[in-house]
Amino acid sequence: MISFSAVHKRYPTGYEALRGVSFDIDAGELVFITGHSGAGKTTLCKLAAAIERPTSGSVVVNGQNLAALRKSAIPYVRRNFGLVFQDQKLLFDRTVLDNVLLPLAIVGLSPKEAGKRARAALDKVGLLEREKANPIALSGGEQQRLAIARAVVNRPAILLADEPTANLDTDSAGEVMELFKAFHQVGVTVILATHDTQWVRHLNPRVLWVEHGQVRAPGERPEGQA
Ligand SMILES: Nc1ncnc2c1ncn2[C@@H]1O[C@H](COP(=O)(O)OP(=O)(O)OP(=O)(O)O)[C@@H](O)[C@H]1O
Repeated sequence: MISFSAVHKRYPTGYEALRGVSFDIDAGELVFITGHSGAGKTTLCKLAAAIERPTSGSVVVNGQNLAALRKSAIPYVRRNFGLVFQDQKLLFDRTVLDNVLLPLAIVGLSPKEAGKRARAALDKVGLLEREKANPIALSGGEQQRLAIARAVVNRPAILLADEPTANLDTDSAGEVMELFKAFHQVGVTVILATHDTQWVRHLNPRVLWVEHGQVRAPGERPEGQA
């Protein structure tokens, strides 16, 4: 489903954030991308979702090589993904429901069908009763669950989240992790970049450990590092 092969990413500053990364993720997997700050986790997520392009090597998603993709084809590749990224802010001048309706506007559903789908997504994340609220009135954990509802409302095959539990207390982080687990259990491919290795034992994901721009093979991770 996702295949990185000898991927290098050098930013315009000259910094090489990924240095020869190769791995495959199959449909239906639950994968944690972990590693220290600055290791390259976010860069890896951005390459998978065609937000950044590799400097060399190939990134293949559902049979399409993103490195060779025309710009005009990128929105179609993105439809495979529900993204929960820190720079994708909620709209605080709209209601909770409006935030989830927004991604549906581009797929041309009738208002009735869109409303039904958006409410179903809010129900899944436990926020249906808050549909008329302004997101500013939600707790940090609820805001993150709203971001997840917005990410899944188009029923993506892949849910890709970058540090989804950053800034959350343990209880809220647990609720968010439970949601990812639930989406994985219904067949969604779930990929999380996270420092939060305490959830590894709980969710039992496959772990890709990123270190200095390289993915370590299982067992290569130095003991005691998180
Ligand atoms: N747009 C950019 N231009 C230049 N350098 C960048 C850019 N984005 C990231 N980097 C650098 O690439 C390296 C990897 O960054 P990345 O954000 O992928 O790491 P990370 O593992 O996600 O870190 P964190 O856990 O702190 O978010 C860092 O040294 C970072 O400063």
